[in-house]
Amino acid sequence: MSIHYDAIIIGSGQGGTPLSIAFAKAQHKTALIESSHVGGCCINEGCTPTKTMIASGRVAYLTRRGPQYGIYTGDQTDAAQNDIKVNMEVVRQRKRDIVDRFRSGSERRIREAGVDLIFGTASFNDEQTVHVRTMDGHEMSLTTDRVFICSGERPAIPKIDGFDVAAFPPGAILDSTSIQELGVVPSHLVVVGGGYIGLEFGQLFRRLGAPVTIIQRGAQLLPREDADVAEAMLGVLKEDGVRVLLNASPTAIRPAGDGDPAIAVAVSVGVSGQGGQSELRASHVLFAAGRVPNTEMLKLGAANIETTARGHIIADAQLRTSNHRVWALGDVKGGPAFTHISYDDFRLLRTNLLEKGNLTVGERLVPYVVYTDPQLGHVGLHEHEARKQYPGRRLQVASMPMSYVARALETDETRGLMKAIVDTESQRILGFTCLGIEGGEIMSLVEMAMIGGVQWTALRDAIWAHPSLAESLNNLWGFLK
Ligand SMILES: Cc1cc2nc3c(=O)[nH]c(=O)nc-3n(C[C@H](O)[C@H](O)[C@H](O)COP(=O)(O)OP(=O)(O)OC[C@H]3O[C@@H](n4cnc5c(N)ncnc54)[C@H](O)[C@@H]3O)c2cc1C
Ligand SMILES: NC(=O)c1ccc[n+]([C@@H]2O[C@H](COP(=O)([O-])OP(=O)(O)OC[C@H]3O[C@@H](n4cnc5c(N)ncnc54)[C@H](O)[C@@H]3O)[C@@H](O)[C@H]2O)c1
Repeated sequence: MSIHYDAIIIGSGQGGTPLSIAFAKAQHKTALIESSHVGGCCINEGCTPTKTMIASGRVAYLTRRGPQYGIYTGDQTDAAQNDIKVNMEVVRQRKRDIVDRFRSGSERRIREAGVDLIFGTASFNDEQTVHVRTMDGHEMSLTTDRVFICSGERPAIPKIDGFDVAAFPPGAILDSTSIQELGVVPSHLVVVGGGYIGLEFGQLFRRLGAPVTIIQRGAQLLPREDADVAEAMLGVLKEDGVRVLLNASPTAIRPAGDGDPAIAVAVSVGVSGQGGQSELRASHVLFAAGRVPNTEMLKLGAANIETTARGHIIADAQLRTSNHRVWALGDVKGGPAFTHISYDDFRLLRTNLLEKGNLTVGERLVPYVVYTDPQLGHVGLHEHEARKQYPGRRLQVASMPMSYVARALETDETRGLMKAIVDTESQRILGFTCLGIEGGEIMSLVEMAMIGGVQWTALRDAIWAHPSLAESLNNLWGFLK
């Protein structure tokens, strides 16, 4: 016998959870199906745990730099950096506690709203029937008027000839989830991929004491950034002691085979344009080379839901799929993969379907923050994008080193730069980047100006409290070219 629901949501991520609550509160009979744990990637394996661990890395960094501020952990006559010890079990436990708290809070709110929370894996039987294999092995068949797919993505395993994870000691080959469960500091961590995940973990484990090498296929780190920003980020990581190989990819990853558990993996690296291979020997390898959508388990064909070649669900500007009863939100539909985008997708669906609105994803302003230290905050267009998008318009760029910011000097955190792209005629800000201390918060100030259509001259002329980081928005415009 099948149960009928007004709405079924697949995946309790950052879009799926609030959507299920909104439907239940609007008196729709609603089921939320989750195959793993409530909260999705962000709470369990993404934003929450990583930013919690990164906070430990920052404490390690500042403690080591203590003598520069006159603060010593031991003998003051020793000019060497403060000696620190890292207990990964404590770092990990702090992360686990915060994740547990966030997850249980989320689960409580789902149940209190009257959502039927079903732990199991969902797939389609036909256009209107969802099959669930529950965690305890039961089969359920649910019919429904509407389905919302928010099943997210998972780490991709790069294609490397002959690579077989089973050949390695358990825990030597890591992804962004398993690396968070390490109980020891790696004796050499090799990171494959110089994107968000590679940079955040690479710098974190360097700060926790591991030698780290990042292998990045492209000519720069963070391929979507302007080259000058990526170059500045490279400088930051190098200064922190992270080794970065650009234009490089692993050509073979195999067991090191010399019986030393501290060196379990041998990584052959090829650099494009250069013949030959070099070999890295590592205790651990982290794959941070992108993510793939969780769609193959869903049997989307049975419901006539179309996907891209990479498996992302194709959705229109109102998030509707090729099946008019089915919508897709969050990472699973491709495009910017951030928690705040998944949440904005929820907002759009709530407005359109429960409040008779007519929103589209249209021209949304996408901010993001890479939580390296200093942070890289960005909103709107990059310079290279703005020049491509507006070939006929006069654009100006202001780029100012963080060493011009009084507060950054006072706190001795002057690494990085801020950069704005403006339209000369309208004086509107088209894009802003801050690689700098609290770069995400500074970026958010500029985002607010962009939302309000505030011209750059208003930021230049505003009275900002001294000596705040915001005050730098007075001076930046002196660098406009
Ligand atoms: C290491 C890391 C750090 C990150 N840091 C940040 C950050 O700082 N800021 C930021 O904005 N973003 C960050 N992200 C990205 C962010 O986590 C994702 O963009 C966000 O979680 C996507 O949310 P979602 O709602 O699309 O899906 P998810 O949160 O991925 O949730 C999908 C859910 O669906 C479930 N599911 C999958 N298939 C099925 C099925 N067949 N049946 C039932 N359930 C299913 C999964 O178990 C999962 O719980 C990070 C990601 C990673 C990996
Ligand atoms: N702070 C944040 O907001 C945050 C943090 C982490 C992750 N995320 C989200 O998760 C997504 C996935 O992160 P990610 O870092 O895995 O992906 P990514 O796409 O950002 O970066 C992957 C990098 O790996 C490189 N690469 C791919 N294959 C390679 C290979 N074989 N050898 C060497 N390099 C290779 C690519 O050139 C790219 O630079 C991000 O795009 C982002 O949307 C966000």
